[in-house]
Amino acid sequence: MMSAEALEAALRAIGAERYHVHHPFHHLLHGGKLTKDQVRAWALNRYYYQASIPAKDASLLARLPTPDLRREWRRRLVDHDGDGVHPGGVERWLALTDGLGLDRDYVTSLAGLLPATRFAVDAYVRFVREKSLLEAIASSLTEMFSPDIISQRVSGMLRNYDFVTAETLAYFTPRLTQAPQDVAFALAYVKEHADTAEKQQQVLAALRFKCDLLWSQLDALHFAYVEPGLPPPGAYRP
Ligand SMILES: O=C(O)c1cc(C(=O)O)c2c(n1)C(=O)C(=O)c1cc(C(=O)O)[nH]c1-2
Repeated sequence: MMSAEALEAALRAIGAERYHVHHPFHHLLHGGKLTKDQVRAWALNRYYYQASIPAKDASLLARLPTPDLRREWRRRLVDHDGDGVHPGGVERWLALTDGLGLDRDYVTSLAGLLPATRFAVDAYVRFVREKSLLEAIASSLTEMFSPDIISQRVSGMLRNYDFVTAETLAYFTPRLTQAPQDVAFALAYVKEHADTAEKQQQVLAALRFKCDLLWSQLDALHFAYVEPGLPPPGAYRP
């Protein structure tokens, strides 16, 4: 069995190799190499990820055994769903799709979604529901790597696209403080509870799985809208 520090290092090594910050589509996006229609396709598909995060967090929350743990995880639901007064992340994502000129009803209907987006996101929700609590919590740890990708994306998009404003990208600003807070808890939980070699391997596999599903979403966008540019039947067409 590894020490808790070695486990954390192994988790970080997975991110360094597999996080979607290394995906060509991410580089095109923040590098200003996409058309407005391609950015629309990204925002439209990513909406389904955002909208499904509260469902996965609610199913995780339901399995937490103590008030302290539930209170901690409940914060994520409020971050994404809002509190009825302050908008949450899902609402802020719709401000982004509005800003790109996409019709809200079309976005939330999911009619234009790539099938692969649906498969990947649904696999995440199912993973969290069906695997152990430890694996479910570990699968959220891609957020260790999200502040870097978000900073790159926001500064790059603001610099490189005239159709993007700080207002439309406002989704990302709170994530820069929410994600580290989420990670502080989830990483401490994982380091404490992965107390056998087998559990440590499960935790590492959970993070690999999560990196893979984020990567697959960008693969699907790239195939459909960049190269060879073959959107499947029914998917959004610019
Ligand atoms: O912008 C990104 O690339 C990115 C990545 C991730 C992630 O690594 O899963 C999340 C988010 N953003 C995000 O905004 C977010 O709310 C979020 C929640 C979770 C999760 O697994 O619970 N990941 C992410």
